[in-house]
Amino acid sequence: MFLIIFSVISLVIAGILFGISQRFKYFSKQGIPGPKPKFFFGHTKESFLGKKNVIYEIDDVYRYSRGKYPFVGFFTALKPYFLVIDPEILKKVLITDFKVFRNNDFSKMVSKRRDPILALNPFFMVDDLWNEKRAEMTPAMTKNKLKLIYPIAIETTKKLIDHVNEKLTKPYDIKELCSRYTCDLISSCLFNVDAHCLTSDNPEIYDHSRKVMNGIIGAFSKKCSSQMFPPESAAFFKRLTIEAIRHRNEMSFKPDDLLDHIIATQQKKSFSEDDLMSQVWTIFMDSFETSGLVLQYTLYELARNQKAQDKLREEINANLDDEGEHITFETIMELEYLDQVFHEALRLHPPIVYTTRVCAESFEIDGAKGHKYQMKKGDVAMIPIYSIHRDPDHFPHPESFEPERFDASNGGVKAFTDRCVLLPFGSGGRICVGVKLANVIIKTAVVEIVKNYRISVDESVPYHLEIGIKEFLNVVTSTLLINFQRL
Ligand code: HEM
Repeated sequence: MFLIIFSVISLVIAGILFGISQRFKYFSKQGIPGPKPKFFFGHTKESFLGKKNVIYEIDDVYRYSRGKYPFVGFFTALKPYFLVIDPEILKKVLITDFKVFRNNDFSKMVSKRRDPILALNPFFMVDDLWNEKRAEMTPAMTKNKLKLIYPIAIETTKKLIDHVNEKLTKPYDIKELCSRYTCDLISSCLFNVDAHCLTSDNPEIYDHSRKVMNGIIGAFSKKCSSQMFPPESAAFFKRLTIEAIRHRNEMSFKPDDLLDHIIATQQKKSFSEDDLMSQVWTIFMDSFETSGLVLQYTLYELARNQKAQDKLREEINANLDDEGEHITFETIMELEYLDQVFHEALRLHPPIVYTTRVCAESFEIDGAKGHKYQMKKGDVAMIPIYSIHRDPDHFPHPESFEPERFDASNGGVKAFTDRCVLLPFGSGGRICVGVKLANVIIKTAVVEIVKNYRISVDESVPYHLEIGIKEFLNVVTSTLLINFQRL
């Protein structure tokens, strides 16, 4: 009996080991190049063992392969990815052959049953339902609606300045500062309330937002579909939304803003409660964390690079309105150097470090030396945004902060996004819905801070920043302490 059990167990184990070894031949069997994967771990042993963030292992393989291959085979544990390196292939996957590659593979991370609200965020959706949700959201981002956000952003920056003024005596953690600012601003726009993130120590909205973000980060780092949205936070945001809508319906003058768009879509499409909450929460969540991070890194880079800070201050001061106080919405969106600074910070610190696209049908892909390969239905292309942004072939001296690289004489920012080497917002049919909103949120705060303070990095902050081991977004381990000197 013992011998039978032992033989069965041995056979099962041998079968599993054989299955794993076959799995790792997925690319080599097709002659697709790439560094040899380690048994069981693939190319992500260190992140699997909790020693570093997965992006550094993706980056190692990217560096090994760049200049040699247009794409390589890459395994995160047992899952195979086509790691794309050549911008021409990126362009095909993201833009020209979008029909074949319209889905990403993040949808599997969210359970519709456990997180119905998150599952309706276009980022986590696929196929026609994704198309429908995205089409509902896009009209919320028109120039007129964004223009209405600008005065709210200016009001919020006043609170930001008051908040900083109280803390002038010692260096300040800008991560906290920036996410409190974005939380306050978006709460005013969506819920028509003062969230008191910049005026109170423990504001309720901020606490619930952090709880949800921690749930999402936790689920992504464990790479499993666990519940992300704590029920008490879901209930809190539902109450807030219902109250905002009730209040708006009572108003005689209804501004053509984000909330108005959400109410109009709800009425037109007879939204369920989950649909309504998902619209609100998509805008809230996608703005809150990513924009907070980019604002933080833009300020950090300006604090490290005094010449760039001076040059930006000169541009700002030269474009103030007649009262010498603010810059108009139209002007702020056209400030060239501000835009270069913004994109250079996004290049060095993209909040989303990679994205993916799932191949929907057999697709021919060009390899090195004229070889052609076939991607199959279900194969996944990985777009390593972080690595592309630090590739010296695309960006000379990639580690240094040089906004001038986006100067009009080099074709401006557009030349780099067109070549698919600058992808902080992704590209093609799935490009970030909130690009313009992010511009308003971040640029307004950068202008007010640079106008009012000289900022410098505290000497306790290390020069090299490390993304946290378990982070899904680009969140570094160091506390970014900044000195603010009133001008
Ligand atoms: C600086 C801030 C932001 C950055 C860097 C950023 C970046 C990105 C990236 C890289 C993607 C994936 C694109 C792809 O796979 O090609 C994305 C998707 C998305 N973003 Fe943003 N984002 C930002 C702010 C926002 C804001 C403010 C909103 C608010 C509406 C937003 C809403 C979305 C949505 C809905 C998607 C999913 C698009 C789709 O799959 O169709 N983002 N974002």
